[in-house]
Amino acid sequence: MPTQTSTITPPDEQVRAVALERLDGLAKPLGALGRLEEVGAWLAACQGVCPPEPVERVRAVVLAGDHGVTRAGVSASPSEVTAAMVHAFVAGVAGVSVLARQHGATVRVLDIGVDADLSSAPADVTAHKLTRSSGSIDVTDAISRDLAVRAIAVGAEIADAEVDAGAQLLVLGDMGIGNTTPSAALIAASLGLDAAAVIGRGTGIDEAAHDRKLDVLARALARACDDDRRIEDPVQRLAALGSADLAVGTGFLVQAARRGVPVLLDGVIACAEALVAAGLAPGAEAWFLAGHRSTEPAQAHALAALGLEPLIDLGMRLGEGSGAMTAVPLVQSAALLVREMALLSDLVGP
Ligand SMILES: O=C(O)c1ccc[n+]([C@@H]2O[C@H](COP(=O)([O-])O)[C@@H](O)[C@H]2O)c1
Ligand SMILES: Cc1cc2nc[nH]c2cc1C
Repeated sequence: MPTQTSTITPPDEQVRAVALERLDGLAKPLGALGRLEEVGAWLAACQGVCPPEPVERVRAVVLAGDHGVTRAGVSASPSEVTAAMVHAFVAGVAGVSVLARQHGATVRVLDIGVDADLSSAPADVTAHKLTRSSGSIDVTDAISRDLAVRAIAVGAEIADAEVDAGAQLLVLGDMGIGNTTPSAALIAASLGLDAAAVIGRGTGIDEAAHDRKLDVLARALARACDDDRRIEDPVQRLAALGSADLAVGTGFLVQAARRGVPVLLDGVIACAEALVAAGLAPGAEAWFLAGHRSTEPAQAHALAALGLEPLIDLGMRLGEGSGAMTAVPLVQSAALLVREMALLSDLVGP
């Protein structure tokens, strides 16, 4: 039986209209701030107030996990890097940590499914650990349906904690060697695409690894999808082709939307989670903004289906929430412009 969907209250369309009208009246030619205008109006609609409050409390969560497919040689890096990078997040020396410091954001890394014992890390890091790695999706389901359900609930708890801590804008990041394979598979099975349409170079794989990854993806989709090349039930999709960390990310996004807190999406992993979240809770995508365009082709398919256009396109493919974090100042600018710019009528009269 398909999983029950939950209701999402959309951002306030009346406030969006008020914000767009205000933007038209600011001291500039009509539309001269380009997409910053759309973002400013979206923020006002999300906050339910025009002008929007300055976006000062930005909180990123990085979900870490390993992936069984890595054993099939689909990544340029070994699984051990996942655990090593968790320590880098804790030490504040990962890429996203640097960007977050620059922008005054917090970063919280959580071990959801890392294939290592990270109990030497601070207790908060492992408090939500659900498993060690996942099944290799070309031959078996990634996780059980029960674990997928539990992981979605854990993601909601994590989002609740961030919202309760005062987040005005959330960033969802990932860390997991091999995770572009299940992310691409989730996008394919959400949209009825084949392996060739969603495969990407991930960490920078060579031709041989690309061939292996294409084979793994094709066999995973053939194994788990229906005749329509889809898995209709979002929870089953996560269990068959995702992982615990991808399911946690999905639950996080659904709950952020339920709580009415906007989320800046990162690359292909967050966009796969967002697509599944929109399946679980239609309308959730109205609370999401695409931070950046990843080099992964699957992300473009997910973004198109979600109706999202990335703010920046810098050829980034780091993950961690780094692309979204790079776009944070643009979102902050959009709010300040709506708030602080003069009205043209105040300068030259009505
Ligand atoms: O965010 C993206 O679009 C993205 C694109 C390529 C690679 N990554 C990161 O690289 C890792 C996954 O790449 P791979 O090749 O091991 O599947 C994982 O840790 C991701 O955070 C992330
Ligand atoms: C070093 C390294 C850092 C990362 N951060 C996110 N994905 C990554 C993959 C690698 C290999």
